[in-house]
Amino acid sequence: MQRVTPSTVADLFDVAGTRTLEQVAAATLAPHTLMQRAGLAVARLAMAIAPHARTVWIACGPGNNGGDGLEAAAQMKLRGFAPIVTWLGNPDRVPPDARASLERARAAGVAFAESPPVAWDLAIDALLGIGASRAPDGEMAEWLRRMHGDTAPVLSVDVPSGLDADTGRLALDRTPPGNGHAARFCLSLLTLKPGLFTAQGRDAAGEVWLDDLDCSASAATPAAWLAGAPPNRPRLQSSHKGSYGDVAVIGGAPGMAGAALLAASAALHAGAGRVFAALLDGHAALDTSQPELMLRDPASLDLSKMTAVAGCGGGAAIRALLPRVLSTAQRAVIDADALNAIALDPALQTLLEARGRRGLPTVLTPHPLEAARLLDVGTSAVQADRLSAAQRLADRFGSVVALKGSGTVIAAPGARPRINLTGNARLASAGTGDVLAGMVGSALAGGLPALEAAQEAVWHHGDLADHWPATPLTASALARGGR
Ligand SMILES: NC(=O)C1=CN([C@@H]2O[C@H](COP(=O)(O)OP(=O)(O)OC[C@H]3O[C@@H](n4cnc5c(N)ncnc54)[C@H](O)[C@@H]3O)[C@@H](O)[C@H]2O)[C@@H](O)CC1
Ligand SMILES: Nc1ncnc2c1ncn2[C@@H]1O[C@H](COP(=O)(O)OP(=O)(O)O)[C@@H](O)[C@H]1O
Ligand SMILES: [K+]
Repeated sequence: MQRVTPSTVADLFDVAGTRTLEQVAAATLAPHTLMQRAGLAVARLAMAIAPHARTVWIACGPGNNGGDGLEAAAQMKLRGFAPIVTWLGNPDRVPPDARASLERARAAGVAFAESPPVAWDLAIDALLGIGASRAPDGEMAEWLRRMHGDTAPVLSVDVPSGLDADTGRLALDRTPPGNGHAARFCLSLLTLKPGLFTAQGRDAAGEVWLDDLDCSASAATPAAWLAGAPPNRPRLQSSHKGSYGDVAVIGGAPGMAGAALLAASAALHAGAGRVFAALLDGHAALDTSQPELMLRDPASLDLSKMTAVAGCGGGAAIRALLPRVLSTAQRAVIDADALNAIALDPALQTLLEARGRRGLPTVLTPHPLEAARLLDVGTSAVQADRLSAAQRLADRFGSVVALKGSGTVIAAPGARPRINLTGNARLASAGTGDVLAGMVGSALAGGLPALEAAQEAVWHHGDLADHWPATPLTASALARGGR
């Protein structure tokens, strides 16, 4: 059993891939073996989470996810715990593996109840797994609300019930009205699923563990992966500022100079050799706290040897500069208003596509609304399947895409998408996206390929937030690397 952390490197399998692996494994094993392994793993993690639990409520659903819960109940009972099972199954329609576990739970003397206990020290959600076919309702929804509204920890078996394992979309009526005090754990079985790590998945799952049930994952193709921490990149003693490239931040229309200066500051502190701030507001004052930044007229820059970071605070004015950026920048990060301008203008879309065909490294850093505009869909459609939205954008524009938000998805043409696990809701504050754009620009300017540049910058950006001291997180301090 393995705990997943932001540094974990692991393949993610969607429901179809997981089903394939389950069938391949089951074909070589004695009947019910997988469920017995799954139930034992659940029991072990449950006992580790709440070693002194007096009451353990195990809510079991009608299928094999419920079977895992029944098996865990039997295992816990045999080890001196007192699980109380509420089971929504029908004895006439229970699948064979779950039936075997039902019988083992009964034989072990597990207590079955019609309704949840009045209080519990640990709740185990074994209601629905990867077989969920609709949103939980009725008694099942009510039980989920109760367990998530309580202060006792919740352990979800395989996936939190009602969470789409492929996309991280949570069925609406499962959202608990609770006070949010419950610590959440999820033991993913056989495989890790992408939905645990993006969209609403991270909140729903909490701390994720994997038990592969001693099965190989070689018979299926992963849908995505967790790329873990980037390597250390020590600087050569003989390097000089030219080794780390030039970044030109083009943005900061009147009233929005701050966004461009944040990106420029972030690029500087992330290690770019030289950083030029090409502000669209010709009257913006020099940032005297950052004398290393060089102010330039955007028109004066030769972008053919530079990394352009375009769009931060760009307003409508960025549009006029984009043809030059897209056609001439050696490397480019396209953010914020530059993305909005491209979404509105087919000619700019053509130029961006052409950049991709020419193999010029380009990273797009949309948040979900910007991605929705580029794809001409609503934000909810993007959030409903973040992996596919990021991949579609990457394929369409021949660019690397970092679709921001909880569980940032990084996609590139012809590559399997990655999900980044650093970062937290402290980043939900104005300007942190500008900082990310500057960090990506610095990584590109230092010579990393676009995919690595995006992934490493996203990782570091989130990692800074994860190790932030007990002071408010501001974008300007984030740009300075937390200093
Ligand atoms: N078969 C096995 O040996 C193994 C099964 N595993 C477990 O089995 C799970 C998959 O089992 P299933 O395919 O039976 O699927 P689930 O147990 O996830 O759910 C399917 C059952 O729930 C019903 N259902 C679906 N949505 C519902 C809703 N909203 N409200 C009420 N009922 C609903 C279905 O009609 C069906 O009876 C995995 O997630 C995992 O927990 C793992 O233990 C691996 C081994
Ligand atoms: N809840 C969250 N969990 C993890 N990262 C988050 C969360 N909310 C925001 N972020 C990150 O913060 C940054 C915000 O970017 P963006 O939406 O462009 O903000 P802004 O336009 O204010 O700079 C992105 O990197 C995003 O991934
Ligand atoms: K579950």
